[in-house]
Parts: sequence; C-alpha cells; structure tokens
Amino acid sequence: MRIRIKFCGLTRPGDVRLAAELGVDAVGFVFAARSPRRIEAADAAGLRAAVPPLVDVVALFMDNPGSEVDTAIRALRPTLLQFHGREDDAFCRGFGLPFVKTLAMGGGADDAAMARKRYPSASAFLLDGHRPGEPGGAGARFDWSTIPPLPRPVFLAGGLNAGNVGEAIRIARPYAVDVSSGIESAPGIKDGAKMQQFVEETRRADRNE
Ligand SMILES: O=C(O)c1ccccc1N[C@@H]1O[C@H](COP(=O)(O)O)[C@@H](O)[C@H]1O
Repeated sequence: MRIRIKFCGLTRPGDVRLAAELGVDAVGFVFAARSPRRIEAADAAGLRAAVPPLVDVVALFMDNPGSEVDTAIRALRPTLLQFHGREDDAFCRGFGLPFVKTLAMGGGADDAAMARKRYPSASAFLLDGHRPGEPGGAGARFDWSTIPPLPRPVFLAGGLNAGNVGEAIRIARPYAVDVSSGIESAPGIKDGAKMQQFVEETRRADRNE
C-alpha cells in the first residue's frame, strides 16, 4: 500500500497549492496556542479555498478549549482532527469528526502501548518524538524501531526531513509520514524545494529503492 504523506503547519495558500500539486494526501493547519504556525479562524477560509478536492484537511489542537475547536471547525471545515495534548477519548470524539491522537515517543513506548485502551475511538495514531507531558511539534525524532503494535494506522512524525524519511519508512513501515519543520525555511514558511524532495524520497522508499 502506498505510504500517505501529510504536510502540517501550513500558513500560506501558495504552500497549500504546491503541496496538492506534489500529490500530498493531507494538509494540516495548527490551532494550538503559542505555536509559531498557529492560524486564526479568520485565515482559515482562504487557506481552505486553496485545497482541491480529494485532499484531506486536518485541524491540529493541543489542549484547546472545546469552544475553540468548534470555532475552528466552522471556519476550516476539516475532514480530520489531530489532538496533540492531554485530551481524552470522549473530548476527541465529541466533535463528530474522525480524529488522530498523538502519542509521545520521547520517553519510550509506554505512552503508545497504553493508547490501545485510552483511545478506542481514534481513527489513527500519530507518533511524535516529544516526551510524555511535553508539547509536540518540537522537531524531535525518536527511535523508530520502538513502535509497539497498535490497533489503528500509524502516522510517523517528529523531526522527519528529506534526508531521513527513507530510513524512517524502511524501519517503521508506517501508514503515513507527517512533516512540518523539515520542509520549512522558517516556522510556518514552507520551502518548495524541501517539499518536493520530501515527496520524492518518500516515493523512493515506497518503491523499496
Ligand atoms: O507545528 C507546530 O507548531 C505544533 C505545535 C503543537 C503541537 C504540534 C505541532 N506540530 C506537529 O508536530 C508533528 C511533528 O512536527 P515536526 O515535523 O517534527 O516539526 C507534526 O504533526 C506537526 O504538525
């Protein structure tokens, strides 16, 4: 099966259009407080308009109040929610959309191993390199050989870039790869050449080259 690609933390319509032209499967928009990639609900419509049909739109949250999640959903119309904080299963499923829950791999595989019971409603799990209790999205990679068996598709994230995504795929064989800082020239500003190289290296690993 082809490995899916998600680009996250986009803030500019032109970057969204290029991601779609490169064949990326999903684009993510950050609503987490204090993120340098955070977009406001007022910006969401313009970014949403740049996404062509058949590309997933992901809204990312980290311990945002439910009212903020509702506002973001109304503005962006995402197809998938991504929760990066201490949200529980009931909160995550309460918005009536499929969701992916991030698990912290920076302290070992314990958090991920417990996820089977804690998030029965999750459509997928995203494994990031931060430590449990710490915010994700820090560009931190983890030991890709430590992923425990999980009952849902795995999105591999955390410090990926064109230089290491091939090795990550060969070791972890994830359902999808997710990248943000590894395709940027500055936080929230994507770099076209890095985006293209990331897609090419993912496809190369997909073909077992
Ligand atoms: O991108 C952010 O600013 C962010 C803020 C808070 C939580 C998560 C965030 N980003 C997500 O983290 C993973 C890994 O990102 P990276 O490739 O290591 O930079 C990814 O899903 C980002 O979208």
